[in-house]
Amino acid sequence: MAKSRFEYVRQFESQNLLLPQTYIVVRIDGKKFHEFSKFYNFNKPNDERALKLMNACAKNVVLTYKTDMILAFGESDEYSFILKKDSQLYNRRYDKLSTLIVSLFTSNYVHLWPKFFPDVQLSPKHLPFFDSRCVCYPNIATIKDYLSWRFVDTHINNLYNTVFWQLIQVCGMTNQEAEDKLSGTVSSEKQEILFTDCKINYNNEPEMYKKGSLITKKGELLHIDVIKQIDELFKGFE
Ligand SMILES: Nc1nc2c(ncn2[C@@H]2O[C@H](COP(=O)(O)OP(=O)(O)OP(=O)(O)O)[C@@H](O)[C@H]2O)c(=O)[nH]1
Ligand SMILES: [Mg+2]
Repeated sequence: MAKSRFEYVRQFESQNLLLPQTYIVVRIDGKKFHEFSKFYNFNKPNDERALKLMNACAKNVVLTYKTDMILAFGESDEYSFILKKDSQLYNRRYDKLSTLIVSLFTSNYVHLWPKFFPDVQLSPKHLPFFDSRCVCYPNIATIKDYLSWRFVDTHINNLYNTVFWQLIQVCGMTNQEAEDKLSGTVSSEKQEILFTDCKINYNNEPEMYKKGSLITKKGELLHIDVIKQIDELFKGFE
């Protein structure tokens, strides 16, 4: 095919390649989900429907790229997809990996919405959208620490949010009063407040809320103690 005289503009396109032999994490995160969750009246602090919808979307992404995936982990409005260090998916192009994974996730979110929210229609003025980034981790120790970081973050956020909203919803405190009560407390003190003031044992809270959601490369959904099983999870992927 003859080339036009405009063809040279291709030279301005740059290709950003991710470092070879590094574990790639593609992390997607809901844009303005503070507002989004408010608009669609998500239950506080956890909406089971919304979390299950996130898991269903992530499962479809994992299964689409299963030969390159190690696992995926999600909480709240975010999901991390962890790719093998020798993955050659899209020749390790940053833009392809980031945009294709996030757009596949988003189209699934819209497509599967009615299954999880059968009585709530998506409004064109409040559509879900997600950002995405790729990060390379140079060795097995750092990728294990990455997953551990997201897992611990899930625990810290969930414990805080669970006590915070119980103090408001059950004990009738204002947001400020609940914030003041929790200020400076450590994890065990928060659990004690939840037990004494709200008569709730944190251990009995749903596993999905406490531990986040992990999807294996086979598409199996688990709510497990990631730290305890970290070596097992990466076995064979060193
Ligand atoms: N009520 C409720 N809110 C949720 C749930 N999951 C996520 N959210 C909301 O989503 C927010 C996610 O945090 P961020 O990603 O830091 O906030 P964001 O508003 O999405 O901001 P950007 O990501 O910077 O656009 C939480 O702070 C909650 O407000 C849920 O199950 N229930
Ligand atoms: Mg967000």
